[in-house]
Amino acid sequence: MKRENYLSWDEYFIGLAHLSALRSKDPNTQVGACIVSQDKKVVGIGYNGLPKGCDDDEFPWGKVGDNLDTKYPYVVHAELNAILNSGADLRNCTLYVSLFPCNECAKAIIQAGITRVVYECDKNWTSDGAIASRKMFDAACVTYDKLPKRYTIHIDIEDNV
Ligand SMILES: Nc1ccn([C@H]2C[C@H](O)[C@@H](COP(=O)(O)O)O2)c(=O)n1
Ligand SMILES: [Zn+2]
Repeated sequence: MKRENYLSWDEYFIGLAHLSALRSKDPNTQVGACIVSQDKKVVGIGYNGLPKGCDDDEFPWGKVGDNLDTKYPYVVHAELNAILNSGADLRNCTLYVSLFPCNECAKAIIQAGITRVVYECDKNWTSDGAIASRKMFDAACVTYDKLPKRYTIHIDIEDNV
């Protein structure tokens, strides 16, 4: 008889997004994203980080002060990195992301042809950015589904062999 408590596709791909987030150097918020084709193949993955060539130890990671002395003008968001890291045709793909996309990422998601967004955290839900994202997703027929945050994925390699 087959195992019953295996991961669902949604748990599996949001799990990959979380694993990717662990690569982020952002001391406050680590975000991961994973793009999946209609036939359940991973075609892009990313996390929030600095662009290539921008030294993690030289650029700021703070949140306050003069804008140019904070991380905000420099960090590439997880969703955009997942799109840019993919060489595939992203039309009709699903994007799994640990945090609901901002309006800038929403534009890139729509333009890439992604038609479904699955997210876990919506702590920014009432921000102007998230409101704009929803407005654009609705207009562009991109669906967005919140996953219940009830899965703690604990991977103990020795237990799995
Ligand atoms: N959907 C999102 C939202 C935010 N990010 C990144 C951008 C920053 O590195 C960090 C947010 O920083 P905070 O203001 O919470 O300290 O998360 C992203 O990649 N995707
Ligand atoms: Zn964004």
